[in-house]
Amino acid sequence: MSSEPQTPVPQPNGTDLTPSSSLILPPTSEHSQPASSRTNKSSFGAESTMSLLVESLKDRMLFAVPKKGRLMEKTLELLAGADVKYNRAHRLDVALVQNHPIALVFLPAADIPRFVALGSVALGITGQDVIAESTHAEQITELLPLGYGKCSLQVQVPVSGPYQSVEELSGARVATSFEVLAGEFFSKVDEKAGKGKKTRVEYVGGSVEAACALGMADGIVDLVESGDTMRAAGLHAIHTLLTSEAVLITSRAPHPSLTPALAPLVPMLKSRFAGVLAAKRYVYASYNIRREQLPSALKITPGRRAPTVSPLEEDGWVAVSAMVERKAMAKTMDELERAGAEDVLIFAMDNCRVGV
Ligand SMILES: Nc1ncnc2c1ncn2[C@@H]1O[C@H](COP(=O)(O)OP(=O)(O)OP(=O)(O)O)[C@@H](O)[C@H]1O
Ligand SMILES: O=P(O)(O)OC[C@H]1O[C@H](OP(=O)(O)OP(=O)(O)O)[C@H](O)[C@@H]1O
Repeated sequence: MSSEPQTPVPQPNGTDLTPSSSLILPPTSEHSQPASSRTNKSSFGAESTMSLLVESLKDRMLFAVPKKGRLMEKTLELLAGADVKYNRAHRLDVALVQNHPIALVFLPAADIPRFVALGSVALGITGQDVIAESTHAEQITELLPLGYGKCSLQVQVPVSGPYQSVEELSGARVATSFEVLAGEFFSKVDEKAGKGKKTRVEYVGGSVEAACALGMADGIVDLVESGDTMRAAGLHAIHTLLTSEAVLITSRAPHPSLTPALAPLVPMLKSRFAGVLAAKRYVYASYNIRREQLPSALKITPGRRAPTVSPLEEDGWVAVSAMVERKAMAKTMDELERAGAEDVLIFAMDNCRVGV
């Protein structure tokens, strides 16, 4: 038996089964059995763990989330904000959600479009870039942009190299992890450039920026967010193929596991996620102002739909409350002050519900 810590495996009814007592160990004590028999019992235990897990997935909606990389941490924060509670057993890529009939499936972001498109899972979170690269984009519906994992897929070349446009790069060597998108893009560039040469697009799994310095490529196609990696490698961008962010996705075809009992989970999660995101994006502003100054103040705080205006006990004064973008908070307060607002208060929101 493994010496790793034994994490309780949550069960559909909310109780936890501890692997040592209920899943891994055979019914009788391991120490009373001969060694050969102990080995058999252990593998029996592993099989029974797996079959129990498979059994417990039957009445659950499967939801794929990134298991590593740039999208993982923010996705886990989003799940926590939406009160999706789960225990993930060590090294297990499936976790049963304790408070909803959902099972989370932890997968590499690049594999999620395929799992969603082919109906292996009902919902997923991944980047728009890997959806486009997967060639399953047409089978996928984007339910909600999630505002994180923002980046651009760009053609990059050495700053002082001989190729400074995509037309000049046509016919040369390009390294990328996005060989489908880069291949499609350079086919069109090659056709337009009319040199009768085909750009050689070669797959590299990671650290793509090193390819030019190593003499493997004349240019690359890779993701850029801050641009730090690109600049550190002495590269600059000469073209943007696409911009991307993380999105909640489902398959265009109705998913067989989404029974009438499970189907409402999709709008519920979408609405919860939108609320978590809006609470991060907006703050709640409240202020008092003379009624005659109200029109100019309302231009500053129009609210998401419309501001709330209520009369104050003092004649000629009103109280206004409205959601304001967090990033514009300080500027908005300055402008309100100039417009005659008093008692300007800003409240952060823990959570909220907004129309999506
Ligand atoms: N620098 C970045 N800033 C923001 N988002 C990014 C950045 N790099 C990648 N992403 C987004 O995160 C997704 C996952 O990228 P990441 O390289 O972290 O994946 P990974 O699963 O660890 O894959 P790999 O093992 O191939 O690196 C990308 O498809 C993209 O949507
Ligand atoms: O513009 P920046 O903010 O510097 O981000 C860009 C880098 O981020 C991604 O790689 P990541 O660090 O995820 O690792 P990888 O190279 O192994 O894919 C991407 O492939 C770039 O290398």
